Amino acid sequence: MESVAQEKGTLSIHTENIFPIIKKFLYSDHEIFLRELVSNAVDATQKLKQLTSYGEFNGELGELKVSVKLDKEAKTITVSDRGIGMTADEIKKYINQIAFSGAAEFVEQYKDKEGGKENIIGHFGLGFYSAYMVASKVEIVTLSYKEGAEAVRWECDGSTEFEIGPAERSERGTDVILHIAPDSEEFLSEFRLREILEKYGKFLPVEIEFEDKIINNPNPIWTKNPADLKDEDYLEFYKELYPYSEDPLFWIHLNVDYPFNLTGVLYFPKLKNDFQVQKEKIKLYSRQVFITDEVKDIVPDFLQLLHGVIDSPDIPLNVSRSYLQADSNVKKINGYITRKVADKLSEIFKNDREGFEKKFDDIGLFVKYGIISDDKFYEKAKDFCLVKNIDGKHFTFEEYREAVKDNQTDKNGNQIWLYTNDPKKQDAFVESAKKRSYDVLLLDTVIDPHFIGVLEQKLEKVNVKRVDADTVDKLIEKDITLESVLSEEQKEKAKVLFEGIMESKAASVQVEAMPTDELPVVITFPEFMRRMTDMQAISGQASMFGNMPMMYTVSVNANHPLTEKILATEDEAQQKELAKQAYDLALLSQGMLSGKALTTFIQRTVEVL
Ligand SMILES: Nc1ncnc2c1ncn2[C@@H]1O[C@H](COP(=O)(O)OP(=O)(O)OP(=O)(O)O)[C@@H](O)[C@H]1O
Repeated sequence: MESVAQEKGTLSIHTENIFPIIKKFLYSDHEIFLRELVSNAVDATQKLKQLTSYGEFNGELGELKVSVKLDKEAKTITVSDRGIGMTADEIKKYINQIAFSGAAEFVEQYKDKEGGKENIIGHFGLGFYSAYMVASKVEIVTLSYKEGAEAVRWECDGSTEFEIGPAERSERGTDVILHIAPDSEEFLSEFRLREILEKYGKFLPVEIEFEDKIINNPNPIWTKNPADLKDEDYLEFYKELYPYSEDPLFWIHLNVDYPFNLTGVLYFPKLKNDFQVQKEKIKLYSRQVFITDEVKDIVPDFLQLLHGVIDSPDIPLNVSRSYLQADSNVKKINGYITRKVADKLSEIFKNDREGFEKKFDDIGLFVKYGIISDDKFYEKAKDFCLVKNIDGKHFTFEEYREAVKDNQTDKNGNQIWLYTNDPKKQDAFVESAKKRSYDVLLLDTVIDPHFIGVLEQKLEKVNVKRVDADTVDKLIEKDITLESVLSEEQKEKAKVLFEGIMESKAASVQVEAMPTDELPVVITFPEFMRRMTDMQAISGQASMFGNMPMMYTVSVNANHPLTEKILATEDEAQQKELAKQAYDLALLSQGMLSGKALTTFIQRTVEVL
């Protein structure tokens, strides 16, 4: 065998092979080419403005807008700017050398000067070549701002060969002319170009003209000082972002420059109960260039219910998702936004409790979602999150503890918080609770089942039960026990009788001493079992309880006169009929009687009457 010598070397790349890859696969979305070329034109313009401010350019600036022109006949798209332009040497350096960024070089050169870094978009030195995703040939005609510069024309048909030479041009700036390839003719449409420009360029910092109209707002509010803005400005901007939406409830102006750069405005929309459809409304920008509205990895899940804009040059854009999640800047951004949002809510709560309560129907969903999904948010939100009772009164957790402490502590020292998720359906149970002067909360939103779980976990010695989880005296067990009118023997007889008439296998029967003003038979859903079923319904997956019907308990009131009467009935058939009637009444009050069972019940009732 041949022996292998130890060696070091440099990988070689053949441009002929790598170029097609850059051209076709640099970006997954071909429409990006326009974003890249317009960004370059904006950069060239910003650089000129900066050179003016540094005193390095003293000429006439003129009108500095960028323009995009479509020529359907010639099958070209031209992006023009009146920026710094390029000399022949600069073209050779910045354009001919792929991945050599003039933007990065400019930033490096002026890094210590104000605006030197902030205003420049490019940094990889690849964007220009995205033109070849849609063009078979690209021409550059440019004149540098430098004194005595000569106009240059560069052209390349997408092979690794280019031509460069003198050009006719007297105006400072650059035209980039794309000759659109046959497979990309979809871009030779005003509609399509306008759509792409509006998507990516709506807030670019230099005016962009297309078909004689300026398509962008170069000074969006997030770039301004909050002190200079009025409520109307925020509302107007919201309309600009989401033309068909209702006004938002309030907003937060984000502004950090250390340890990362981030600006933006986040709005709290009116959420109602349908928060799924509200997601993916936050738009992510980098130096006013639109990047994406998929902010999953940058913004915590629950904050995605918010609307608005985040602009940060520090979010790495051209990297994979898994990298993004692990990125320390992204984590810090996450934490910062969460804190800001919590602080804003806390501030409104403190300064305007009444207004906060009014808004809570909308923001409650959001706050609860945050509490469920983020411990840090819970720590702040526990002081302003509200619960509302069925009479419409709001309480913080601490206030509610205080309010129910005396009457709703059970014999084990646990506080029992009662709630209904459907006051109409559970009316009989709500009424029973009210007779005991218990307070009943209204927890009827989609995420309340989760929220309840978190409450119990976080609040010491608090149990939360739905009003129909048990008969009223068992919901909150106190030391007092009611005497039973029936003897043990009679109770057993009643149990056997009721078990005999029930068709459902999902029920168990118990006979117990209840107040006489309770119904003769009461149907309840044990809290634990019901929660399992609820959770399963929410998650949409079948579990080990897969096909099991909802378990319930049938409690026969040992102290109700009707129970006594049923037991005393001699005729067995008649006794069964009576028991059925009492049982059906219980089913009816839980809304569980339907179809044939309901018809039979109605007929039987008519006969009895
Ligand atoms: N319209 C233009 N006017 C002046 N110079 C330009 C223009 N377009 C491109 N350039 C020069 O060519 C360089 C390379 O552009 P390219 O788009 O490939 O990369 P970039 O903008 O530096 O970085 P990125 O890949 O992040 O866009 C730029 O940095 C700039 O110096």
